[in-house]
Amino acid sequence: MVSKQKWTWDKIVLASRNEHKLREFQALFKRNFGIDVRGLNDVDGVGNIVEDGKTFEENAVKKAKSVANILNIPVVADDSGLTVDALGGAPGVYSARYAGEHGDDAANNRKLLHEMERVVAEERTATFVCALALILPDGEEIVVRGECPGRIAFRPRGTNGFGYDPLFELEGRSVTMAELSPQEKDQISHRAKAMQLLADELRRRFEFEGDETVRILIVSDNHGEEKVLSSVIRREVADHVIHCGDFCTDADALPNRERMTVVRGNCDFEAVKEEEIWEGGGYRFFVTHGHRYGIKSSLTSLLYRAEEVAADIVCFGHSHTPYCSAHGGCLFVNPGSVVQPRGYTVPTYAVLETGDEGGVDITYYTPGGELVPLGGTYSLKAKKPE
Ligand SMILES: O=c1nc[nH]c2c1ncn2[C@H]1C[C@H](O)[C@@H](COP(=O)(O)OP(=O)(O)OP(=O)(O)O)O1
Ligand SMILES: [Mg+2]
Repeated sequence: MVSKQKWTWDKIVLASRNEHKLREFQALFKRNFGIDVRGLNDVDGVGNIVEDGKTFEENAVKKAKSVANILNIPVVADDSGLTVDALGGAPGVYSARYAGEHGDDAANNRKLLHEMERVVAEERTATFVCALALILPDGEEIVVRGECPGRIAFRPRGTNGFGYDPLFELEGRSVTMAELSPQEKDQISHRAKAMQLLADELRRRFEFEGDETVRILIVSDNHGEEKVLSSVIRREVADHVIHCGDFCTDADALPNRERMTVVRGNCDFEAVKEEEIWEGGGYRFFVTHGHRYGIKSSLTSLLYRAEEVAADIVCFGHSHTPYCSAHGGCLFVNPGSVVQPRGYTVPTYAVLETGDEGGVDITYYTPGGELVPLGGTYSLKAKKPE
């Protein structure tokens, strides 16, 4: 791995006076990095910043730079808004002052409803956009954008959130953004998506405190669905990926190949080994698809094999059924299939994190990133013989 720069700041500044945004960022940065976020109300000497950019990105960079110029810590800025298809993208970068006065949410919502009066349901599609710009003290810039699709409701509903939230119905759902709990908004909003991209980029460049833990993504049985595999790998930004076979694409086309241990499944015909041993995070992983051990009827053969190769953790697939259990101090993990679940309701993958004191955490997710109530914490080192 390329050696990364250490992240040395325990707080950053959000170049914004919008307390709603600040609260959302505080939650998002705490969750991702354990870093505090201060708003402009805690910083002296920043005047009014004129948002005259033509794009969200331009405005975000401008806001971040005006504050970064006077501070020696990282500064992030958010420029966001609503684009409505039936209105040719309006209010867009003018979202905050749509009805004239800056930041009058009620007036903005009234005007939006008025402009949409004659627009039928099918044509009320809209997108929330959030551009984030982060400026580091050495002047480096990171700019990302997150979007959230939806449609404009016929009347406001819900009291959470801010801005246009009460008029924004989520795509494929019957609730408005203002009807979500803050926690749920922080999972799916345009801001959350932009934040995720920013976090990914920061993790690529920096090593964060507490990052000594090793994160391993375990996936299996994507059966030719390259895009699902790539998107899961992209989101997890793991230190290593273990693929338990039945990828069913060219082996050359496997993403992240330089940090992946992959084995051949019964549906694969590529020049990839049927079993692999990989050592990482202080553990010895045995990776196999599982069909040769008859895992659909019993784990007995695989248990013997695990002992033979002195594995701490066995990763296998084949059955498409998620499974996670320790046997004799060895952990057996089947991440399930990321595309076709069997014996379980949703497609899944697993993330393994090594913790303190010799424990590992296994967490299951759907390919869309939602938590699945499987897995748990297992202490392996304690049970391991000398
Ligand atoms: O999650 C959101 N839910 C609902 N509405 C939202 C959201 N995110 C942005 N919006 C709307 C509010 C405002 O009308 C405009 C942001 O304008 P924008 O200039 O970026 O923010 P702002 O002036 O309130 O604060 P500041 O520039 O100091 O960060 O888009
Ligand atoms: Mg503004």
